[in-house]
Amino acid sequence: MNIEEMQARQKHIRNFSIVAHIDHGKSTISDRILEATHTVTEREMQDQLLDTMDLERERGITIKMNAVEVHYHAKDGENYIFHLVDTPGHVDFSYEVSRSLAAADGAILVVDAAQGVEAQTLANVYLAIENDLEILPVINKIDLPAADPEAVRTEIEDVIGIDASDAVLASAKKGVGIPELLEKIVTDVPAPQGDLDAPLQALIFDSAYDSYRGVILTVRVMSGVLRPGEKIKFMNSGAEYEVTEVGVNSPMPIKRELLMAGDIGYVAASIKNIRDARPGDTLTHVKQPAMEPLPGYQPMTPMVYSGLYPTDNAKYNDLRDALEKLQLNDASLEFEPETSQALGFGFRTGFLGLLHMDVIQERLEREFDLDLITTAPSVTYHAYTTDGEMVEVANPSELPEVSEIKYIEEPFVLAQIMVPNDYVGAVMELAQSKRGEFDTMDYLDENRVNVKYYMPLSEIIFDFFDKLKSNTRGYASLDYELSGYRQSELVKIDILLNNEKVDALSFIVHRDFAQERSRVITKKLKEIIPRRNFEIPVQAAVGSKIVARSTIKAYRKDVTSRIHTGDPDRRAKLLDKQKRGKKRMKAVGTVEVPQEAFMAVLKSDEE
Ligand SMILES: Nc1nc2c(ncn2[C@@H]2O[C@H](COP(=O)(O)OP(=O)(O)OP(=O)(O)O)[C@@H](O)[C@H]2O)c(=O)[nH]1
Repeated sequence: MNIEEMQARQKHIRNFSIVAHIDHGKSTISDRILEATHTVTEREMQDQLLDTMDLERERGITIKMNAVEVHYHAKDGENYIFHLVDTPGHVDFSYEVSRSLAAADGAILVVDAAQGVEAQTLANVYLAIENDLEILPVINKIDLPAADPEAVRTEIEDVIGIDASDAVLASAKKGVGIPELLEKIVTDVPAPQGDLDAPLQALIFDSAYDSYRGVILTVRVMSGVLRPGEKIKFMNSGAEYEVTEVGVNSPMPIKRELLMAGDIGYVAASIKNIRDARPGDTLTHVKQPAMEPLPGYQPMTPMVYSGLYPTDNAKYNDLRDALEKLQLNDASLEFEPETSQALGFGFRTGFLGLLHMDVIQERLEREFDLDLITTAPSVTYHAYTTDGEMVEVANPSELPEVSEIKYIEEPFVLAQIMVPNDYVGAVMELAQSKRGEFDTMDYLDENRVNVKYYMPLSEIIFDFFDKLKSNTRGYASLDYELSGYRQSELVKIDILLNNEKVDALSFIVHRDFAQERSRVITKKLKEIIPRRNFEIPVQAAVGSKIVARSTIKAYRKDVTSRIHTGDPDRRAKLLDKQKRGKKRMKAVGTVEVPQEAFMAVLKSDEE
């Protein structure tokens, strides 16, 4: 391709992302775009094609963003190249959203015609506006009986403050509005700028480890041209490699002769060292390098931490390797080694939320074949000691002795809850019971309000979201951002099994809730921990004072003898069940503690 051809091609590129509240239909719209542009044949088409992880398909959610090249023959007779970046909608994955937005020039904003603007609609569209993206509103699911596109149009204008007079009315399910949307992408999303003659600057916005080809980078080229065979340099890490292959995903990888300014594609360079290739870094040429790297990304602060331990201690190094590989694919993941008396060697790992934690744990187990014990999630507390120091405590068992603590601070968030009028009372009652402090309440329209509360992050993690959903019959949506640290009356609860303190079960809680949660957890542990042939006391203690207690009774009968009799099928099943159960157990002293026990802290009484 010569320079004129490249310039002409650049004018025909459209890079856009799709943002929405969870379940408003982003992935379905992406699928329809792939279909309408014949990027995939009907035979290849499966629902939610871009959700490539098994986990995403099973749960019906998008976890990772995906960048795909699509070719579109427009009404003006020209052929256009679309780079579509699908993004997740859940609050835990907003980091992925902001990374993909930095690579795009426009954003399709999908709003459900029956539900209207929800908490993450706002959060995500503001990220797009901050990135100076052209916003194309799409009102989706107009086929639903409860759809009210006109009301939603007004809401988009009033609440978000963007023009929605020519919003596309769509039903991704039925394919309605898709041709119109494709034309609008051509006319409304600006073609990428970016000097083809300038030194190479390519923003790495995602990467993944491939055991044959090494690290595969997903990049947005901002300036210059990149070809196989060229020597490249990572501007922040300083590492140098030779490019072996460039290409695009469409959605299967297709090799290309080059990637040029404006392109979104992949780069392979036999990169074996994972640490060399972090998302947010800038690629340039070794010869004629760019003057400086692109701004990259703000580092993400994890919201919660938990301990990850292999059930088999010999798998410690495997777990570290797996975490390093996952980190490539998920820059928001943080970990460092820690040890527990009860669990041995493992890692304190930082997550953006509980869903994120769940997903990482499941990916480690499936993709890397590991069996793990995960300890209960905890926020990071700030303990101010009597000798004037501040200790960051992400692992409750590491809280300094009470006598050494002057005071403790915990993270608070500003929570935004959108809810129909009828449930405002229920929301306020709930927020207050979780130590929330009222901030503001604004009307979204005559039927819905946006209530804001300052809340302790630990309460949000505990059960706030579940309670919010059940107390509002699923109508409330929630978004939150860290607002800072506040002093609170907090205490550490230790759990003793058979009179032995189990460090991995300690948790920190507000003094007012200490008694109740101690009672609940001792009761839950009694149900979860398997009986032995001796009695096991389960105690909760604040310092040396026992505040709650239950007892796991001893069993008499030898249940395993049943396995040796009966029909072989049943016996095999029983053995298998036992084996699977065993995997996720950890012997703590004389007591076998199953994985579930470590999460018992998260349970409230009714469950
Ligand atoms: N009735 C109707 N249902 C739709 C339409 N578009 C999507 N859906 C359904 O809405 C649900 C959510 O759609 P998705 O495309 O997975 O939503 P998403 O926004 O990508 O969700 P996440 O990936 O989890 O953020 C699915 O059950 C879809 O089948 C539509 O136009 N009409």
